[in-house]
Amino acid sequence: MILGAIGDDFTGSSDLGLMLADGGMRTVQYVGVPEAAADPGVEAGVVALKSRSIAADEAVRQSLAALDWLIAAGCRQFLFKICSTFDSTPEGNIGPVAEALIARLGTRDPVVVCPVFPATGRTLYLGHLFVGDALLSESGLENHPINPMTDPDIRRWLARQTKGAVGHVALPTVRQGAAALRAALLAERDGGRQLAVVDAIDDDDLTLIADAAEGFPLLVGGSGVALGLPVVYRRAGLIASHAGAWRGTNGKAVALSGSCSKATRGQVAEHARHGPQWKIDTDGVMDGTLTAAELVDWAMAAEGLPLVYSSDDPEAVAAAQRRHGGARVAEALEHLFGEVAKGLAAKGARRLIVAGGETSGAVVTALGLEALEIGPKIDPGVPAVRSGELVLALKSGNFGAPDFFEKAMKVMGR
Ligand SMILES: Nc1ncnc2c1ncn2[C@@H]1O[C@H](COP(=O)(O)OP(=O)(O)O)[C@@H](O)[C@H]1O
Ligand SMILES: O=C(O)[C@@H](O)C(=O)COP(=O)(O)O
Repeated sequence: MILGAIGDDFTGSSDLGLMLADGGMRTVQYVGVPEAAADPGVEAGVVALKSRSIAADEAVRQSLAALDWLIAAGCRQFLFKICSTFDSTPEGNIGPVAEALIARLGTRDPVVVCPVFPATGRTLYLGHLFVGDALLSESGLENHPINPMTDPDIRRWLARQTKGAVGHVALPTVRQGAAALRAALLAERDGGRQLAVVDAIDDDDLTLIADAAEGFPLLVGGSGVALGLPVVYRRAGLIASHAGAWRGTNGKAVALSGSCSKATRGQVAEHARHGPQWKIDTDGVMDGTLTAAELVDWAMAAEGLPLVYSSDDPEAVAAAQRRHGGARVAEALEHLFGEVAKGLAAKGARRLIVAGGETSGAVVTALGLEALEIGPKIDPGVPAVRSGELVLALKSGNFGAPDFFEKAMKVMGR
């Protein structure tokens, strides 16, 4: 294994997996830290954790366990995959995990921090993160239920989470080329700022960043920062060419959505125009009158691409949270989606399209999947993935075009 990545959530990890597989690396996404040793044919391993919103010390513990496994697999470079909207709180977990990884690697080399992902509109200029044409703090992310992103200055936000000072390399230096950028990163490190936020606007900037960081053991970023890594490895003769070994399936397809993000709600509305849908009644879930078995039977009997969803607008979500408690309703719905996925797989469904990071984590865990082979792109940041006979799509709430569900079913087919 050449590159070892630690992803702080499941959908984000498949986003990264897609970037690396697209770059020609044989990539596997592991569900948590595997017990067995890695398959020697894997060139990029992404250990997917659900560590974004847990206590910082637990996120550090899990991330170090993942790092140790990746070191044992022979990786020479490591990437801590965070969200392109830098989802975190003043307590962490990006800063504490990054500093713990630096300490365990014993590295004094600079560490690039770059959440940029131009294909989905995330750019960074003069240390400030944008989503489309809005500052992060005016993009809707300021209302995130778990980690409201109220400060678009990533240097300042990260510095609240770290013990050490945070550096910065601005776009004009990036655009001078890889050598100038590398020199600037080393200067930041010499000034006591080992973690350095790096500006980037487009894919060429990201390619330069990967080039400038050649040989530096650790990077921190969104999937975009991985764009240029396969290029660097191929130039060094480290990766082989792979004939497309991917196999899709035309088996029964079902979509499950627990994501309440704006993009997902648009996709649910679009699907309603031609596909069968079952909107989950949260009160029915909480009082036990709606069961997973009922949903499984309905979906297995439905024609086309059935969608089972709990996605709702912010007012309805807030009302359900007031009635039942936010954590309780989220847990009950995640459990339900996990049970539905298990029931569907047991009854022969072969394509599962899942919307929502937490929801995807619940489904993949309930199915007991250990490793996901990364397949073709459905939309930017979302690949089809395979585990045994099952083909899945794990969609981040904010990703995907309006026709995502139908498109996913086609891409997952043969
Ligand atoms: N109707 C609803 N009311 C309250 N909470 C909900 C509802 N539907 C889904 N949820 C919960 O909201 C969370 C959505 O998070 P997630 O699956 O990560 O989606 P996203 O990627 O869009 O953030 C999950 O914990 C889910 O169980
Ligand atoms: O970098 C990104 O934006 C994604 O890869 C990601 O991590 C999204 O997280 P969720 O929206 O919580 O699925």
